[in-house]
Amino acid sequence: MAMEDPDRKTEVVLLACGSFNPITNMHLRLFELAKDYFHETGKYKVIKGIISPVGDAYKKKGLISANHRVTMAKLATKNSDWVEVDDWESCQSEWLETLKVLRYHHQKLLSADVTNSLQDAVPVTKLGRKRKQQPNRHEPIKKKNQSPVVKSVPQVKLLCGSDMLESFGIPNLWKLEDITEIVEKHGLVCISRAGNNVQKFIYESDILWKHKNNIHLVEEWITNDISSTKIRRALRRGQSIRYLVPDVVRAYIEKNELYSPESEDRNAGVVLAPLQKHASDSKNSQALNN
Ligand SMILES: Nc1ncnc2c1ncn2[C@@H]1O[C@H](COP(=O)(O)OP(=O)(O)OP(=O)(O)O)[C@@H](O)[C@H]1O
Ligand SMILES: NC(=O)c1ccc[n+]([C@@H]2O[C@H](COP(=O)(O)O)[C@@H](O)[C@H]2O)c1
Ligand SMILES: [Zn+2]
Repeated sequence: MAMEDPDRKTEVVLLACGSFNPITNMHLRLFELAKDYFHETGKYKVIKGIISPVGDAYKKKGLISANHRVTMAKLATKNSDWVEVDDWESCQSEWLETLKVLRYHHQKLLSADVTNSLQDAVPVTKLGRKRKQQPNRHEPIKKKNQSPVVKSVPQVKLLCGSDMLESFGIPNLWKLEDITEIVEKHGLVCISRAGNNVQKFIYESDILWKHKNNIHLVEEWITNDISSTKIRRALRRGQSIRYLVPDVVRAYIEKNELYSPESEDRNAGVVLAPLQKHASDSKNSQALNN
């Protein structure tokens, strides 16, 4: 049904997972770049962006509390009408595989969809407002007699930078079956630099190559080398981070004195949660490039 209607675009929700320690202008740009890309294909409609900061149990060096990271991300997206922050992942007591976060958000959309179709079953009068939201939709009469329009649930695609995609190749960091399910069932949008080797990386992996139609590479032409690491470094050195992160985020960091040599030492010497979790699993040594 949905597929036969050329006017009907596949709805996409973009999910970005990461430390966001702290969130930067570049993180926000990722969403804009991906949205432009999808809309330019003419086949997709991006309906929402979700930022999901990782929980404290991830144990990355220098990771400050999720509470602060989530607050900063919320401040940074206050003015966005389509990107929001979800703290479900960061509220979990244990670290969660990214696939589980994708599944959670997909599931959440599914249940919202069930609620919507239940609402669709109520008398027409109550649908008045809803119908008006879709002007110029010349629906042929016959459609009304068909069984209720099954609106396909949006796809949840993982939005990441090329460093994250290439981290798929780090031994014991990702389970092969997780990578497979991510690219097979959800899809990936990767923001990459010109001259980057992401294409070669995909070429060299059988599993990524097989699902390359579900891996969208978006070239970032207006390059921007901001990273959280560099922001923290500048802060430790008392240098300005103005215009690199949203002003509200900068103010929050200053007010709470979030980043210091001490905060950078958090989790020093601790093994990253995914490595701890997967290292014992010998299957994972047959990593991506087989
Ligand atoms: N400059 C960038 N270009 C493309 N992707 C980026 C860039 N900066 C961050 N990302 C992506 O944003 C997501 C979240 O990343 P993360 O929270 O690690 O930020 P980061 O700036 O890379 O931080 P850190 O320096 O601490 O690793 C990841 O998918 C990462 O690849
Ligand atoms: N196996 C996995 O699912 C896996 C492994 C490593 C990192 N991750 C995720 O990737 C992101 C990486 O963030 P950083 O680049 O800040 O370390 C985090 O959200 C983390 O949870 C997932
Ligand atoms: Zn990173």
